[in-house]
Amino acid sequence: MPCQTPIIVALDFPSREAALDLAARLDPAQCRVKVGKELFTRCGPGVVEALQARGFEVFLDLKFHDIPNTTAMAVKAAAELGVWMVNVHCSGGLRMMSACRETLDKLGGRKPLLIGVTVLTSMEREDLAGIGLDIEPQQQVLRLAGLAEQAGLDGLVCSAQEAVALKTAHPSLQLVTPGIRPAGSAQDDQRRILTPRQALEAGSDYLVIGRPIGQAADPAQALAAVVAELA
Ligand SMILES: O=C(O)c1cc(=O)[nH]c(=O)n1[C@@H]1O[C@H](COP(=O)(O)O)[C@@H](O)[C@H]1O
Repeated sequence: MPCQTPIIVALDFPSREAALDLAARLDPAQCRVKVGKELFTRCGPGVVEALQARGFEVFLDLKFHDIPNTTAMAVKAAAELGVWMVNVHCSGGLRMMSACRETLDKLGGRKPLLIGVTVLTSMEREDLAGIGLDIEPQQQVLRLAGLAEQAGLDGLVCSAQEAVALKTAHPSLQLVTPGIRPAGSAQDDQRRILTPRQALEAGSDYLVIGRPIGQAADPAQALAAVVAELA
């Protein structure tokens, strides 16, 4: 049965054992899981297949950012791995995103959702200034969202702080929002954060949550608390 909840738990771990150990405490009916750069670089596609075999839909978060052909072929490889969602950096530009869209559209069968990363949730205005962008994060997110919609992407990774503006300007794009922090939990390296309930109310379609669940003393209880907060 397809998973109905908006929660995506980030499996940011250094080993297959640690990732599968957390997955064993989670219910695939209550969350999807995300495999990111650390776990994938250490364990490869096998850990994605193992999670899928346990009933989880997997967001492969490798944030591809390269020339159009290279990125499109990477997205194709992700689709052939059977993942539910894959992402690329919008700042790779319109031609890069369009190449990914066209490549996925040529594939048969179920295709992953193609999602564009806008401005990382760890960045704030002064970080953008440091890379030469004298602009508020939300302005840059909206600019990249326009390109992503033009390229036919299914959605965006952004902060839930931008969800209201994005849902107004680009209602067709699904919003995947990391930087989720239940009240009282550590901010860590995130900057543009909201609580699970605030994010959902702002219009987020999916909430990506890592350390507040993965590093909790009782991850199942931490997930249950988020589920209860959203009910
Ligand atoms: O693409 C992502 O998933 C992502 C984009 C972004 O802007 N910010 C962000 O935190 N992420 C990922 O979302 C997860 C957030 O983890 P926590 O900060 O531990 O909840 C990490 O796996 C990040 O790699």
